[in-house]
Amino acid sequence: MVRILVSDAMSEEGLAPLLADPTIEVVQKKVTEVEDELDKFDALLVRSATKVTEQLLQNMPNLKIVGRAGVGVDNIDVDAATRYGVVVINAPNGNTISTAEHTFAMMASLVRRIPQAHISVKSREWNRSAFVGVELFGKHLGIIGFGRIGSEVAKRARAFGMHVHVYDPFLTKARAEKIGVDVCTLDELLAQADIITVHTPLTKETKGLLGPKNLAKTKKGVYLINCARGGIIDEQALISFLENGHVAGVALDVFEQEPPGDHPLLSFDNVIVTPHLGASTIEAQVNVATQVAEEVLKFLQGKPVTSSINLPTLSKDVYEKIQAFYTLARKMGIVASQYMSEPVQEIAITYSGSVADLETTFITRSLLAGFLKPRVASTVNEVNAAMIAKERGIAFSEKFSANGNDYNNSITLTVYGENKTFTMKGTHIAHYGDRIVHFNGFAIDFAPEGHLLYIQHHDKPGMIGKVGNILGDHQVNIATMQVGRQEAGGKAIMMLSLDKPLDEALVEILEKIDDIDFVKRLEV
Ligand SMILES: NC(=O)c1ccc[n+]([C@@H]2O[C@H](COP(=O)([O-])OP(=O)(O)OC[C@H]3O[C@@H](n4cnc5c(N)ncnc54)[C@H](O)[C@@H]3O)[C@@H](O)[C@H]2O)c1
Ligand SMILES: O=C(O)CC[C@@H](O)C(=O)O
Repeated sequence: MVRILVSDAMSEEGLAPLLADPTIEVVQKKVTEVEDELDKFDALLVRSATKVTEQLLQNMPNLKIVGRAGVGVDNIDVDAATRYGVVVINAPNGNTISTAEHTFAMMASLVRRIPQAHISVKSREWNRSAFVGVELFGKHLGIIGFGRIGSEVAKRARAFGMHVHVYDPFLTKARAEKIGVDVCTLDELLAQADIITVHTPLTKETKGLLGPKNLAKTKKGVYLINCARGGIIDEQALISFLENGHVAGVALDVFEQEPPGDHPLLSFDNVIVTPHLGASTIEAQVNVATQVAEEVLKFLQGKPVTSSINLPTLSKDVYEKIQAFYTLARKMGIVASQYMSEPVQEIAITYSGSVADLETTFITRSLLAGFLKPRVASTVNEVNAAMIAKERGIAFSEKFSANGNDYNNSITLTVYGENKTFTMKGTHIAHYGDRIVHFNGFAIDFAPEGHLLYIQHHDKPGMIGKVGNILGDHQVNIATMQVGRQEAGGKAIMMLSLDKPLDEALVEILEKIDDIDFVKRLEV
């Protein structure tokens, strides 16, 4: 039974795919309420309240995946999760529209002073002249951070007849042209905008982005909005610029510390606030919970996830194209690792033919995870495989070749050990499956699965019979057998697939047969 801990409030409708699965137990409790059982959970779902610290990860040794029902993962120690081999996924676009709409609601409220007017009327006042605002029409809106939310805000601003200026150092020219926005430098944006809204993540670069220096470059009477993350606008600097009257008004949905307590910013009449409500709509909460629930389910079913923070991101289309090679690569890694049972320094992978055109990062990680799995005690998967390889001094490289060398596609793996080098080539054939077509210098054709037995020997009459007799005498059934040789009378190989794993004692008996060089069990 798989156990999932849902430690923050989440939409039941969104969690439905998990709740309906009889093989999954969903526990909806705070981490602090299940402290004695933390080691029993395979997955953890959170919003922003639960802090996924290294300590928590240590206390959850069976954890495989953390799902964040939202965008920002600043409450999750992603580096620590990566080290522990825990996949971190988020719901990147489920709350985009809600947050863009909330930003717009804040903008309209800010310039028309709606919250202040509301409080006044509720206090039984009727003071129309105190609440004269400004129009959004014709104003210059500066958007810092032009990702999902920033671009939705831009669409709404244009519908309101605003001029939109965008600053985002990672925005490609092609995307900007497609959306038709005025892309400018930060200084240009600061100088032109009547209203500035920030939509970046909180990073080393964006922390305090609107601090004393940059606020001084804004127009006098500028309005500021932060519905992204507290700290992008420096709160201390903001207080100074409100006190000196440079900033006309501020709308904040987020704070450096949440809740902000008795924060001095709350005393300003022209600061309007909400308690981190950007994503708080019924639709957004269903969307984000559904997205993480579906992703977690996929992950638990052994399928790659598409919205991971610490894995290469895959779209459904890309996943469908690479799926076959992902599996083939995993099996090749497992086989190679067992065959090369010695320290290795380098793993070189060449993708040839049609596979060379695909997104291979994920395929390479799958191969590395397969290779490392028999060698490391800790969890190893696509998340941490590259890091573990590096830690163990195993270099890896990818090469690409348009020519499939007799195959529509092929993956060639070369493992450089301390004393020897091993090469194998695999291909995936539609409706037929995975095949290994070259193994250790021999042309051969076998399926890399099940209980395999590799025998290297001299090409002499009667070898197959001798092996078959011994296995038969020990009640070991041979399911398939492939043979290969370099030249008549030279070195030769057999690759047998057996119905059950072979005992070490039987391997030793086989190795005693004259003209057998060595025998290797390969379990895939
Ligand atoms: N208030 C809420 O409830 C709420 C809800 C959802 C998202 N958010 C927050 O909103 C923010 C934006 O979310 P999104 O989904 O649009 O993210 P996104 O990743 O789609 O967009 C972020 C954009 O910021 C840009 N960026 C990064 N560093 C930058 C820098 N130094 N200067 C300028 N631009 C920079 C990136 O290139 C990207 O285009 C995030 O901080 C997210 O956590 C808040
Ligand atoms: O969980 C929430 O409501 C906030 C989500 C929001 O901050 C996000 O980054 O997606």
